[in-house]
Amino acid sequence: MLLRRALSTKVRVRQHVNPLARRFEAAIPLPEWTKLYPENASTVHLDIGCARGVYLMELAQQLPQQCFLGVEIREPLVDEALKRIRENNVCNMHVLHANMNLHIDPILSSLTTSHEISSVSIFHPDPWMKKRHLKRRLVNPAFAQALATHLKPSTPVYLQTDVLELFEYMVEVFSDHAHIFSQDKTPALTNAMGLATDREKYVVEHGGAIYRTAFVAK
Ligand SMILES: C[S@@+](CC[C@H](N)C(=O)[O-])C[C@H]1O[C@@H](n2cnc3c(N)ncnc32)[C@H](O)[C@@H]1O
Repeated sequence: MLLRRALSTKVRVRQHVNPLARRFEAAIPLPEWTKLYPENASTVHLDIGCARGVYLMELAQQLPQQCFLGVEIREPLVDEALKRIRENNVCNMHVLHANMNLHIDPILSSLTTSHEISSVSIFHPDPWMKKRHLKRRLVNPAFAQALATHLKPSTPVYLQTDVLELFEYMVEVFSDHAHIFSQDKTPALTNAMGLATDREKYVVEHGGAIYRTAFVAK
C-alpha cells in the first residue's frame, strides 16, 4: 500500500496547468535550430501541446526525412520526452518547454529563420470548460493571429479534439480569421498525421467520438 502510494506520487504530473499563471511569463531560452536538426533538414512539423510526445516520436521514427517540433507547457513531460528521444537516438525531433499562448512569436520567429513550418497539429488541447476558464484555452483569436503570421500560404493546421463544444469553438475562432485561414472541408475521418495520439487512443478505447478538421493558411 505504502509502496503503491510512493510510486504514484513519484510519477504524478499535474493534469492541467494554467497557461496564464505568472510563472510562465518569463522569456524562454531558444535553441539553435540548425544544431538540433540534421544539416540538410529544411522543414519542420509543429505539434502544439504534445504532452509526453510518444506518438510524435513514433511519427518521427516512421518519417526520418521530416523534422518534428513538439511544444509542451508541463516541464516534467518535456524532460521525459527528451530522455526518450535521446535513448532512442531520434535526431529529427525535439520538444521545447514553452507556453504557446505567450511564447509563440519568439519561438516561431526564430524557428522560421532556418526552417519552414510544413504543417501544424493541435490535437486534444485542454478543454477548459468552465466559463471563467475559457480564457485559458490554447486556441483563441490572438493565438490564431500569431500562428498565421509565421505560416507560409497553403500550410495546413490540423485540429482534433474529443470535446464537441471545444471543437466548435476552435472552428469558430479560425473561421473568424477568414482573411488568413480557410477551412479544408474534406471530411477528416482519421488523424491527419496518420497515427493516433495518446489521448485519441484513450478516447477511442472508451468509445468516445473524435472531431477533426483542418484550416489552411492563406
Ligand atoms: C490533453 S493533452 C493532449 C496531448 C496530445 N496532444 C494528445 O493528443 O495525446 C493537452 C496538452 O497540451 C498542453 N498545453 C496546454 N496549454 C498549453 C500551452 N499554452 N502551451 C503548450 N502546451 C500546452 C498540456 O499540458 C497537455 O499536455
